[in-house]
Amino acid sequence: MKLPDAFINKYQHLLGDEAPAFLTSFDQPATGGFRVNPAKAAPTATLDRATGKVEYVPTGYRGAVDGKSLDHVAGAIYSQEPSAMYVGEVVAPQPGERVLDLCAAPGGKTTHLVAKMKDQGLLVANEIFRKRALVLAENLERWGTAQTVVTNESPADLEKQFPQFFDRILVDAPCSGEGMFRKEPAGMEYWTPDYPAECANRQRKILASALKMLKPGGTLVYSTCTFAPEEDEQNAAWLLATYPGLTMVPIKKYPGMDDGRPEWADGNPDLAKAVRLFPHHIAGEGHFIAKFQLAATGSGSVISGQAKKKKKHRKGHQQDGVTKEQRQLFSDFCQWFMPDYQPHQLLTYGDQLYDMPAEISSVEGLTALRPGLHLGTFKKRRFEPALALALAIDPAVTTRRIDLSTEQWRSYVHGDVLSGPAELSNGWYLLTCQGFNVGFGKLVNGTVKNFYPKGLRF
Ligand SMILES: C[S@@+](CC[C@H](N)C(=O)[O-])C[C@H]1O[C@@H](n2cnc3c(N)ncnc32)[C@H](O)[C@@H]1O
Repeated sequence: MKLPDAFINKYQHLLGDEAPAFLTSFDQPATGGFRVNPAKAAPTATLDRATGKVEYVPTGYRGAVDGKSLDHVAGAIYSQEPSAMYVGEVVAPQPGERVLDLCAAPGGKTTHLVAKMKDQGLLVANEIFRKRALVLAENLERWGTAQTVVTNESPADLEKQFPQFFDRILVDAPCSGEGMFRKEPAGMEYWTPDYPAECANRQRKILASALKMLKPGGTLVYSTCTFAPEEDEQNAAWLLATYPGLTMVPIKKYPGMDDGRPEWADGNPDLAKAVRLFPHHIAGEGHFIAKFQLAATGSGSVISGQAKKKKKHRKGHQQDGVTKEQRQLFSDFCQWFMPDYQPHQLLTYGDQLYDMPAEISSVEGLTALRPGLHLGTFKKRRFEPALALALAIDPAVTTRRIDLSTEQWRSYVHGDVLSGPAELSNGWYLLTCQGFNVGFGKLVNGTVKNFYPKGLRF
């Protein structure tokens, strides 16, 4: 790989004797991997092709993912390179907590956090760029989550909504991406000797917003996929110097993981508590992770609710009440399909019905692309359940299931009408295949009408 000369000089100077091994690692192929979704059936076909286990991530494997496989389309796996997988383990969120993933798209870390939280509590997954936020929402829908809210805000806007609100915050920051050069060589085109310092400035602004949203006693994880000390140790040192209530939390180092390098910043020995993943030491791409804890007292009182809502309304994203007729239609659907379902808070965006997590009082004033679990759409006095619901529920919540063969599943994702069991009553059914929920179908006199979204068909 043809690396920029200034990049080579910089790391020769920083790494000394180690520089040749580091620079040669750029000529090795990028490492692939995937995580398994513990809430779904085992993705046997993908696991059979795995080339190894990622030692430090219980759900992590090495190997490639087929984006058109049932395992992927059903949300049983997420493609993620092995070093990036360590971030979710370091965040270590617990079920029931309030967690923020501030720079979340396309959702690799978010899906990991959902799994570690057992989808209990509240996870706000935010992305500043709308197009990327839409991809994030789609990836989360496939993974299956009821407790995640997807927002499309700048950190500066989000901080006004959630003062001292979260138990844990992840800032997986936009960075100079040096650690991804092998995977995405196009990233080298943006690189100049000044680029890391520019990124570091932007990261400090994001971190300052993140800290306003962290509860006293809460933890902040800061990660990058770059080797640049300006963005890594120097930003960690900046945090410690700027926020006296912050201390560094030691991160467990598995074989092949390196300590942070205090000498690349202000010499504060605590910086060694961070972790560096170098591709010449570990089978993965480049990453840096630092973990901080905010003092439990002395940073002002804990505000348990959300901030007062801003009077900001965005077209198409107002939170409306659910009408009596809509409640009845949804209740009829539940009675037929999942009689024990207890929504947390029902809300509509236009004709779309969502179940919003109980831990959030409102999404008013927020650009929420997904204010919770998408339950379905109201259409002329009918309720049509959403794919998101099928992908998020435990199949045991319903007896209205039709199991498809792999051939039938292929026809289903292609958009074809299927023939169904003649002995079943007409109505909505959860379609399953090899133990995975794959979507909804409406049985009408022995024919299964296909409700797989047109934009996802292949
Ligand atoms: C490293 S990526 C996040 C990857 C993601 N956490 C994952 O695991 O899939 C950083 C994200 O930050 C977003 N970003 C860019 N500029 C930003 C800014 N000024 N504030 C907040 N986020 C920003 C990017 O669009 C990008 O999605």
